[in-house]
Amino acid sequence: MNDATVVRAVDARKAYDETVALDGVSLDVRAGEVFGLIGPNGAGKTTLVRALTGTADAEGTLELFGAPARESDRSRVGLLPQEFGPPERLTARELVAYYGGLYDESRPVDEVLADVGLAADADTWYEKLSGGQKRRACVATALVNDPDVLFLDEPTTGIDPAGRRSLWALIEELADGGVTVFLTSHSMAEVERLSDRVGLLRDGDLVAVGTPAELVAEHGGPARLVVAGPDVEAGADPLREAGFAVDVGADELVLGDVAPTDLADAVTALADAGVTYESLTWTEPTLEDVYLRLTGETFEGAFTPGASAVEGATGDATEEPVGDGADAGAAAATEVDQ
Ligand SMILES: Nc1ncnc2c1ncn2[C@@H]1O[C@H](COP(=O)(O)OP(=O)(O)OP(=O)(O)O)[C@@H](O)[C@H]1O
Repeated sequence: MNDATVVRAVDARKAYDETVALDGVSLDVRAGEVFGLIGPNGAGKTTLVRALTGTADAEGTLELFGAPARESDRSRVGLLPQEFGPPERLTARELVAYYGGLYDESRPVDEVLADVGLAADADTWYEKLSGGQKRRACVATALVNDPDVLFLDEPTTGIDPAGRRSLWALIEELADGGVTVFLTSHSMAEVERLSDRVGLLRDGDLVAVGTPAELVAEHGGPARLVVAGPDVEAGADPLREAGFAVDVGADELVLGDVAPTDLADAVTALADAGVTYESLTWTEPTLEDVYLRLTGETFEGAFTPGASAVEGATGDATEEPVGDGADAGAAAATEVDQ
């Protein structure tokens, strides 16, 4: 990564009649950086991608490589739109070759197909590919011109876990090679893993930007200890008296703001309160907690550990309200032996 700004928006605005899709968004993305854009449905992510790639008009400054996005050198830009409907009666190879033919120079088609895991299906008609394979073929069309900046609008939607991981590895490889990546996704695991910095868009407004670690530290809320078992509820009051912030869920207690150094005290307090439990799970906040807090979104089964510490909504990082947060949650959750 170097300091050259590749992608720039200054006060980007876009409205569709009464709907404000972008409400003055400003951001810079540097060369070789992976920038992840998250936000609820309708937050304006696709609109921003379209404005930044010059595929839709917007007010404000929108630049690629220091030039207005609409006038940027197309051969340096790769775009995977959120919705992409290529001709169905082309094989994967023909499709990628077609897109390659739009540029003066392009990468060997079979190499690109191999990159996205479609080498074995190169001669299959697009219409006969599975949903995930279609998405991979579309990713290939965005890579065939060997772009310096790559916009990926929800690239892994419909791709199976193994394919998703290989696409993540490919994106990491591209970024290591100096390609700037602008990614939108509803998978917090994807964004947390890939992004150097993350921006959260809400109602057309960029409400937070930072590295995943910065965002989690600032907005993720406290670590918590989940005590599970059919009879744990009775421990709620004694644990509160012992100084813990406690929320009660179905067959579980959630102790908020429990640092690793507090774990022994928590176990002692549980024993003193006579609580019988089946498992203890210590969970650090993740990007998904940041998302839920800053968007105010919630989901069935979510509750607010240490209610005083929570402004918006939060929940168990192992649930799946916004994509496959299970991965992120699993990475952060630590089982504690009883
Ligand atoms: N062509 C259009 N005409 C009218 N309204 C539009 C159009 N495109 C987008 N919008 C509106 O602009 C807002 C932002 O939409 P956008 O597609 O950018 O959101 P998004 O964050 O990408 O959502 P998602 O996560 O569902 O893909 C929404 O309210 C949407 O309904």
